[in-house]
Amino acid sequence: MPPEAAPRAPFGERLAAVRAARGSLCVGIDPHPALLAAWGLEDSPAGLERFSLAVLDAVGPVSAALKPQVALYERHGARGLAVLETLLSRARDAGVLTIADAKRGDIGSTMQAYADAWLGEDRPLAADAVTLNPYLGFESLRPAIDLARETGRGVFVLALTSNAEGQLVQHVGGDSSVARSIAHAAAAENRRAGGAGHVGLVVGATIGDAAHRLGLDLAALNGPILAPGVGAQGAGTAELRAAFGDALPFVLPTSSRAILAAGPGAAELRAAAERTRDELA
Ligand SMILES: O=c1ccn([C@@H]2O[C@H](COP(=O)(O)O)[C@@H](O)[C@H]2O)c(=O)[nH]1
Repeated sequence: MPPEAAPRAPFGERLAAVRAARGSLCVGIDPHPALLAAWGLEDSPAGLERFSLAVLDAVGPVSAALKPQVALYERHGARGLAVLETLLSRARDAGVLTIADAKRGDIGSTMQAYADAWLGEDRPLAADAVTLNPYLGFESLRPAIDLARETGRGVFVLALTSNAEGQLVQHVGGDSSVARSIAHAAAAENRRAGGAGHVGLVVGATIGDAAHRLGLDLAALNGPILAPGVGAQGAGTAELRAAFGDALPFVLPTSSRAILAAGPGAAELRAAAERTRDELA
């Protein structure tokens, strides 16, 4: 009989350890056709694989986590998803945390299948964490929230997204806004579960008054905040400070295109990630 694998430490603890060692920058892997072309690669599964593994090798060791954008693998069909499986498994072997940016959300019975796919033990697409869309209600995400806790993984629930259109849904309603209800539900979940917090939020670095808008002392969330919008969408140090203030220690600033554009050279790619990380630190 093969020996049983040791249980995984909770996601919050694993993330805290890697942030202490490598800093807080999360680098997005977004293999857009234009980036593949700029790297001299074909817009094909083979090009996708070379791109993805090059980013893993160059940037994984200096990042808190890598965040593959699932849509950019899905556009290559089954072979694209096979590349994503390879990337996730190589990252696991290299001790690099992954956040699958899949933005899943559905009724509970279907949500159970999404939870299994992205967070289930021994599933080919299992990452360390997945992004979730709470538009069907925070509680509809229950299967993923519970499975993440059971397997030492995490979830990041969209609260205030970085795009301007999101405001018309998420910001409306003042004290009763959708964003506030999501943030409070996530904090309550982490309180109930105890420990290092496996339920994080997605809050755009571009949302100037994010902490205020969420109506929550973000330290009370007791979970990580994934903050996309750095670089190509215009946010930098000043925007992060404005959005999060005292809550910055909980934030994982996230950047994709602005860093990926430095490739394909491994040294240039790593230098771009380190520069971004150090500027934002
Ligand atoms: O609110 C959100 C949620 C997710 N994203 C994703 O992050 C990256 C951003 O890429 P950049 O090249 O750094 O702009 C991308 O995959 C988005 O889908 C986001 O931007 N905003």
